[in-house]
Amino acid sequence: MSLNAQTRWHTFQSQEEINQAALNRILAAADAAIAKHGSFLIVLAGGSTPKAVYQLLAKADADWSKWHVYHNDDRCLPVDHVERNSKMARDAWLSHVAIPESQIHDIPAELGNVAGALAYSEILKGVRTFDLVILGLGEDGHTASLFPGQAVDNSADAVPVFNSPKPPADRITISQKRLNDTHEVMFLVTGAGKQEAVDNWRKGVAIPATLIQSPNGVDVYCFGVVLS
Ligand SMILES: O=C1O[C@H](COP(=O)(O)O)[C@@H](O)[C@H](O)[C@H]1O
Repeated sequence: MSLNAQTRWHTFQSQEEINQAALNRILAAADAAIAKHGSFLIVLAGGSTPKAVYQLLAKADADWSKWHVYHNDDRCLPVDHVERNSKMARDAWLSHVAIPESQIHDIPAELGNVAGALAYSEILKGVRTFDLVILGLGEDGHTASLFPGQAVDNSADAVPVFNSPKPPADRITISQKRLNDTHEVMFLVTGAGKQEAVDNWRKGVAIPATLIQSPNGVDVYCFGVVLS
């Protein structure tokens, strides 16, 4: 499948508007994938930005039995640590809907970055092209746990991250290559803190977020940043 470098920017006037638009996009992608493949493979962003969208999903009506959930990255902390991306997604959404537990694929980051990345690569083995990858954008331009200045490691589907500039230092991320093996990509970007990263991205400065592409290009949903 060939990648498409097109980036489409979408701005919204309120937090409610962007949340609703993201929710609609996710549910539409699910309907399309289930009609085509009989299943929907979604990869979740962590951090704080997507939490409100996940809370809306908790109340949505969907054919949950067909959903398969993955995470684009996680932090090497105990399973129930508040900074775990998997805990945030479960608390906000996944624990409230009928997705079979066997179809929720947390990154076993509690094993440490090397062992956890190996284990997640095994989990991803044989998994078809994702349908939708949701990503966030850090103040420094990072996405998933792909950080500026760190070598891009595409040696496996999931790779360990050492010395992350944003704590904790040890993390696991799906690799750039595997994240790009998706039909659609949606970035969620909110808050003035992301302005510099957005400006760099739009000026063509290579930030980690620009490593991500899909055959259908990339959609960036923004609120609270100025698109100049
Ligand atoms: O550390 C992370 O940061 C990014 C951005 O997080 P946010 O709190 O600014 O939304 C996130 O996308 C990534 O999954 C997470 O591990």
